[in-house]
Amino acid sequence: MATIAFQEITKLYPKTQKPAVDAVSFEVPEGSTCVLVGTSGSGKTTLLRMVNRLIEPTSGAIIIDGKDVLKENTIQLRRRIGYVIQQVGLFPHMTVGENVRVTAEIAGGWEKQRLNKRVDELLDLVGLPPADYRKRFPRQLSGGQQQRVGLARALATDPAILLMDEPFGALDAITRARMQDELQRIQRDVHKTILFVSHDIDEAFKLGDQIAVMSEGKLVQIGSPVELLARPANGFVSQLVGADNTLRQLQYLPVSTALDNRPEAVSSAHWGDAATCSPDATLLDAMLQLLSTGSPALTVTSSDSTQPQGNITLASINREISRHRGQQSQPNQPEGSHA
Ligand SMILES: Nc1ncnc2c1ncn2[C@@H]1O[C@H](COP(=O)(O)OP(=O)(O)OP(=O)(O)O)[C@@H](O)[C@H]1O
Repeated sequence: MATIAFQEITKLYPKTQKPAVDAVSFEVPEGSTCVLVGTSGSGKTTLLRMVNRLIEPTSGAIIIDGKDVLKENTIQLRRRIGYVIQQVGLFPHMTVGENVRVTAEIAGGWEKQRLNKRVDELLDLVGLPPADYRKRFPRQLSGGQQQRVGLARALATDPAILLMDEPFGALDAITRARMQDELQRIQRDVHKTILFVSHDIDEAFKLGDQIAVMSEGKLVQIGSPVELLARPANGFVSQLVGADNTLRQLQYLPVSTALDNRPEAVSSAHWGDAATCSPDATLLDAMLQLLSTGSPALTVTSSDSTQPQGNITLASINREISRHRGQQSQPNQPEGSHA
């Protein structure tokens, strides 16, 4: 596993006036997923490709587990970093097995027998049963299946880091959602440090432990999906993450944001367990529980405490959502930003 630390990283392309990435600093903690979002041309791909040095930074540093990537041998560096892009780029004349094997071989150290087993393990991991898929050619696969092979190949060297640039961008909505689920499942097993570029804010919310918002080469805000939704740094972030999107607020904001602690708040004591919920429940969970049980309120209590944190009611949920709507109607655009 590995932490990626960007320190004042900057890229000024030759013959351009303005840096594509401008003194960006943040950290992706090991084993976590950070999704880069932002307007087109905001520098996401440039930032990503500086990690494996497909693009050389102009200044600043990228530190992986204490080592500056600029001081590393690029071949060794790229073995430690898997890279998945939208155009999967499988070798068309090689079978699926050979495509994965060729990358596993680069990692070295595998005996032939072990190498074949490793290829099968990787195909299994990405949901392509080897008996069915090992001998197929890329043209005999759907777009989603090709993307799975791309992921197997990126994982073949067992890298600590995965860079993923719009990997599911070319897939239809249903296949895309399935691939996102698969990535989450795989990540629960492999715990890679993932830097992921996306244009799709729902994808960012689903996959990101952190979301980094970029605009015109600068990092505007980084935080968890809930932090961005609850406290967008400015009108640009608010608009980009859809902080005024009621369904998204209900889906992601925890009940702790909408507690009603007034003494006159409705007591739900006589509703028993049906009227309790955990502080991690979302506003949507709470709303559905309130509607399905008919209880006037839910008592929010964590599992390790008998002391209630407060009550939640349909009215307190509504107040929280209206408060966000109020904030959103007073946008505060950063200078020079565009949505
Ligand atoms: N090789 C290059 N030479 C000069 N300028 C470049 C080069 N590659 C990218 N740029 C510029 O750098 C800026 C950032 O580009 P980049 O591809 O990193 O943005 P992005 O956020 O990934 O965009 P998109 O979402 O459209 O893929 C853009 O203004 C782009 O025109």
